[in-house]
Amino acid sequence: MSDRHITAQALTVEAFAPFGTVIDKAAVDPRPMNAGKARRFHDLAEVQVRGEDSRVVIGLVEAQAYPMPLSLSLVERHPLGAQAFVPLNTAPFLVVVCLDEGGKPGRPQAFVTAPGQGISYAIGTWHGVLTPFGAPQDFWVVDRGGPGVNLEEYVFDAPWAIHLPT
Ligand SMILES: NC(=O)N[C@@H](O)C(=O)O
Ligand code: NI
Repeated sequence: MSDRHITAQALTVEAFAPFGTVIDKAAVDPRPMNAGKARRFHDLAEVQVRGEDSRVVIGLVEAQAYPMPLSLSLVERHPLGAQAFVPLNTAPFLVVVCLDEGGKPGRPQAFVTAPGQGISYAIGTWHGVLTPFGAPQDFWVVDRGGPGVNLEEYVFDAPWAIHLPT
């Protein structure tokens, strides 16, 4: 494939570690709670926030599906807080991230989640916007609320074509 074509890989904890956290209950041993009537998969991810009057907020996103291969022209980052997305169903979704190279995003890296997995971008991680494919998908979003500018966008000189794994 040409240099502007990228094939997504299966999401792994190790590969995603430079960018944030994979949210997956399989990563922890559950703790019993409520006299054994429930069990808790504790501390799956941390949502760090920065800045005066910062709050951690929970929202719900109803996201439309994107055609594949994805034409990626823009990535963004949140300098004041992490951002976590957890799907309300078990459909996979596409996650695109970039290392920072002198204040600009480097070559995108793409991952496809396993059923039920979510992700949390670490503070300041370059990422594509939330990208379901195949069908609309709803997500919980946990990120930073409060004053200040928490969004920086970068438009690439040319689009990248992000392909699902074959
Ligand atoms: N804007 C917003 O809440 N979502 C984006 O940050 C995104 O990562 O999709
Ligand atoms: Ni974001």
